[in-house]
Amino acid sequence: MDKVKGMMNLIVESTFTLVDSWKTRIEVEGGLADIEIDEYMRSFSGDVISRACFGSNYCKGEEIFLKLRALQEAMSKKGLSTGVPRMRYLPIKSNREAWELEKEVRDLILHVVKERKGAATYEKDLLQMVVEGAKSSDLSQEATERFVVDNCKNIYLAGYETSTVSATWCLMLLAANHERQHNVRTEVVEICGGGTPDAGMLRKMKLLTKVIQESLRLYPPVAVVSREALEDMNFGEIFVPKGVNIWMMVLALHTDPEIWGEDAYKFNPNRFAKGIKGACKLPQVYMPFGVGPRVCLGQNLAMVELKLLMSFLL
Ligand code: HEM
Repeated sequence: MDKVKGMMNLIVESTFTLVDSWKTRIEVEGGLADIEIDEYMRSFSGDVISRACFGSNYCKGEEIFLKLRALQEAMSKKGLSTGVPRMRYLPIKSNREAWELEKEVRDLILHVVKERKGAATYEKDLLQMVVEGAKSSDLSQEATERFVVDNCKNIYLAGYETSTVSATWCLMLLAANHERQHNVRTEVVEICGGGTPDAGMLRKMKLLTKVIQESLRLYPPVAVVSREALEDMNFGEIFVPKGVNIWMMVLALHTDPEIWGEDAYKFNPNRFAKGIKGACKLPQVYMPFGVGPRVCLGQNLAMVELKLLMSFLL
């Protein structure tokens, strides 16, 4: 959490950019504007992740980020998803495009790392943490570079779409529930008094926290989580042979009336009034950020990002 506190200013800057662009649109359109928020939310969370990952080099981060998005699109093109074995190794156009983008992303990331080696001050961003993680292990030069590049790509991919989707649903729920929106706004105004929220203020925003928790329950951005059994396993009376993939339907677990009660499909932030344990019969099934050893590494950052964004907009 302390590391996230150090990133709050970066998130505030991204939030200002978003709020300013909406203010301008509203002014241009005479005081009232119909804004489709999808692309704005994408830019916002892309901006946050670029700043969190690359600190003051975030412009370079945004360049990398745009290439990663293009790479995601290239990878999802038909040629790569025909199901034909080894297709992804053939030098067809879409594969060549993806390989080229992968190389560009790798070169850009390693260029930033190289630039930092000669710098007098050092950044406290995610890239620096990854670089230090690589340094403390006993890896060859090639493996170190792969470690840094792969981790940067992972952070981008894991933290971009998830935050975009969460923010979008949370805003949709508040837009559709005027009374709750009014109550959360009152809370935010009382706590911040028109100023920029700091970590202490965000902690005090109990209702906003509940709204975000409830939004993540009803619309978990990672709706399905899977695991492969690496050996034969027994879960009670269920036998799972080695190699079988187990899929956990997070959305179904989050909305099961037997676990959450009759109002399982309703937006009711107050169900979290006594924490997750008080909200349902089986608290372990609430897993918007996953569970266990592979739980989301960015969950504190994501919560701060969502709270800051919501409190500024409200
Ligand atoms: C509301 C936003 C977010 C949600 C709902 C979310 C959700 C998740 C979930 C469910 C997992 C576990 C997947 C599994 O068990 O297979 C996960 C993993 C991960 N998340 Fe997030 N995430 C969010 C934001 C972020 C952000 C902002 C970052 C980066 C700064 C991030 C970085 C990661 C990483 C690196 C992992 C992999 C951890 C590992 O495999 O050890 N996430 N996330």
